[in-house]
Amino acid sequence: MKDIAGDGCDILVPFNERKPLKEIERSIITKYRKDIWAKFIKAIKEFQLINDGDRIAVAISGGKDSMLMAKLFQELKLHGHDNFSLQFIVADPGYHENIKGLMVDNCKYLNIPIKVFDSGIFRIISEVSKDYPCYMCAKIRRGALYNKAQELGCNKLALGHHFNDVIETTLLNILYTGNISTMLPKLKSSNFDGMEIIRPLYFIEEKAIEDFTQYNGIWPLNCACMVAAKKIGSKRNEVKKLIEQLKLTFDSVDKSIFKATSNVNMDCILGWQKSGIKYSFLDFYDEKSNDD
Ligand SMILES: Nc1ncnc2c1ncn2[C@@H]1O[C@H](COP(=O)(O)OP(=O)(O)OP(=O)(O)O)[C@@H](O)[C@H]1O
Repeated sequence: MKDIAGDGCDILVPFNERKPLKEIERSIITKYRKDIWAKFIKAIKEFQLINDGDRIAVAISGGKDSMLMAKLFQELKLHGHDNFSLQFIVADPGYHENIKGLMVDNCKYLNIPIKVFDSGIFRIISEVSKDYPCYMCAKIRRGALYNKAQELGCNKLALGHHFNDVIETTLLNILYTGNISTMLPKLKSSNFDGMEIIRPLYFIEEKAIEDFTQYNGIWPLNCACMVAAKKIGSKRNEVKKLIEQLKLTFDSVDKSIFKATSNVNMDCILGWQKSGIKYSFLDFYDEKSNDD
């Protein structure tokens, strides 16, 4: 248990002094209008992430992504269409006390009224597996978050995955799992009736979030555990580095990976699955002729 919680982690020390809350909030719709605010609004509109009367549970880890997401939702209520309600939930996995303290302080300063609940994830994961696989932790956490959201009467669970998480997932699936699939901007739960996941940071690049966090002098949680602290291996970290390397010679490689999953040419695919059923191009081979 202590192993996976680690001894705390390196804090992401900002170069700038922490700005007053009002300035931080204002920077979202001024300095970061193009790279953050407009992309948040684009995802909400394009993917129809919010409907009238939605009760949204915003999942907060205390990291830079989910804290920004909380502020974006609050700004949307102020400057946009106020047709939804918000709850901010934190699943305490068994955080090291220093980490938890930092998270609580940050949320207080940023006026994010969090509800922290004990999820016991580190204890469970230490019992079932010695190599702490991230996917297992994420799965247990997802269940705990859905449960809490439902208990609070919410119908949506907002997660802070961003553009880079999306392309890393796409590449991970190709390189390690041998399938082509990505992280979707919204998803209906198969286990929690009537619940949906939404990912409003879908178009926002991680470097914009890092810049926002640094500029405003926010000290986010850098990691929750040893895996996130990069003290033990993670395929996601490897793929992140690979994309960074590829970008050195082809600057738009990230945008191309992102675009590829909304631009699949079904006439040039060997096989695919839909709703659990497998198809082959041969199933449709005699239907029509195609030029090469
Ligand atoms: N302990 C937690 N409690 C509540 N929500 C969480 C927790 N851990 C993760 N999440 C949610 O899942 C999202 C993705 O989690 P992940 O561990 O990949 O974090 P991340 O990419 O480092 O993001 P962040 O900077 O928000 O921590 C987070 O942005 C957040 O919305």
